[in-house]
Amino acid sequence: MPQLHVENVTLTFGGIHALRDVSLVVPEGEIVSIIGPNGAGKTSLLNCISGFYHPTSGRITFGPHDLSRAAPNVVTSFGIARAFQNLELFRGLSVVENLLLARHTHLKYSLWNSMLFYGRASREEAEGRAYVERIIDFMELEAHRHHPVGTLAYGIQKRVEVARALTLAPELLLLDEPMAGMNVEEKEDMVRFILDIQREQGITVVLIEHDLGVVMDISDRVYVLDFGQRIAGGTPAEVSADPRVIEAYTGVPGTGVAGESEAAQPEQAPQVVGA
Ligand SMILES: Nc1ncnc2c1ncn2[C@@H]1O[C@H](COP(=O)(O)OP(=O)(O)OP(=O)(O)O)[C@@H](O)[C@H]1O
Repeated sequence: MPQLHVENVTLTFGGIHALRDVSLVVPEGEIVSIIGPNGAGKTSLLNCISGFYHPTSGRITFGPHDLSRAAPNVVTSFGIARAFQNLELFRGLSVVENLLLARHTHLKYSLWNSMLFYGRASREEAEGRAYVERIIDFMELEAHRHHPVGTLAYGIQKRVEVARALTLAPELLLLDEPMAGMNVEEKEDMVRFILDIQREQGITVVLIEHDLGVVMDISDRVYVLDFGQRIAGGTPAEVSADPRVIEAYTGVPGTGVAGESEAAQPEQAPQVVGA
């Protein structure tokens, strides 16, 4: 059953069309990847889903909720969390402090309520701490819990960023290039975490990722954007065989024969899937 519906979404900035009439569905429990060359509109689409941008036209719904005009905090309250491409962490605070802070902003009680209903506030805080501990355990961050985030290796910081999003207990997790800048070992770890998030936690995942080998390995469904338009969508096998996708990545019209053109980038072309 589709959980997230993006219907005919267009987003313009002055004369620039970041998105043109894009439609896609994200079924509950799937890993759905959005790929495309640089500037294709991937992050713009994620920004529309998470409420940072509002579509110029079109509609985005998540279950019964209309996200088209919702603010980011409202989108979060519907059960959608996002891990950012550029880390949104407090570098001077420890891992635990970052996660508690993120969780705290999610708690329902206000300062006024917490003064009026002290018992409820402290119970919610205790539950929040227990929840954060489970996330630390799940994301294998125990060894780093008291270290300031800024002192951790980049791959661990990216893991903390995903953990930060998980503290919001989402039904849908948006991951914007979670493996960018990682070495092979760090990527393998992140792939394992993403699969566990889907399979063990039952969380739907929307993934933007440039590593097409990873995308094709772990996605249930892949959508391809190019110049703001959706040019393909389907299973990894369908998408990687689609001539329009190969052309978008290689510049070689329709044939899928990467490497015949100066413009071709064989290492980025979908036909290297699984390599
Ligand atoms: N706030 C903005 N103001 C003006 N133009 C923007 C803005 N955000 C995005 N764009 C433009 O929209 C287009 C799509 O950009 P976007 O960042 O969504 O692409 P992308 O597929 O995520 O690229 P990359 O893979 O390089 O991150 C680009 O032409 C970009 O310059």
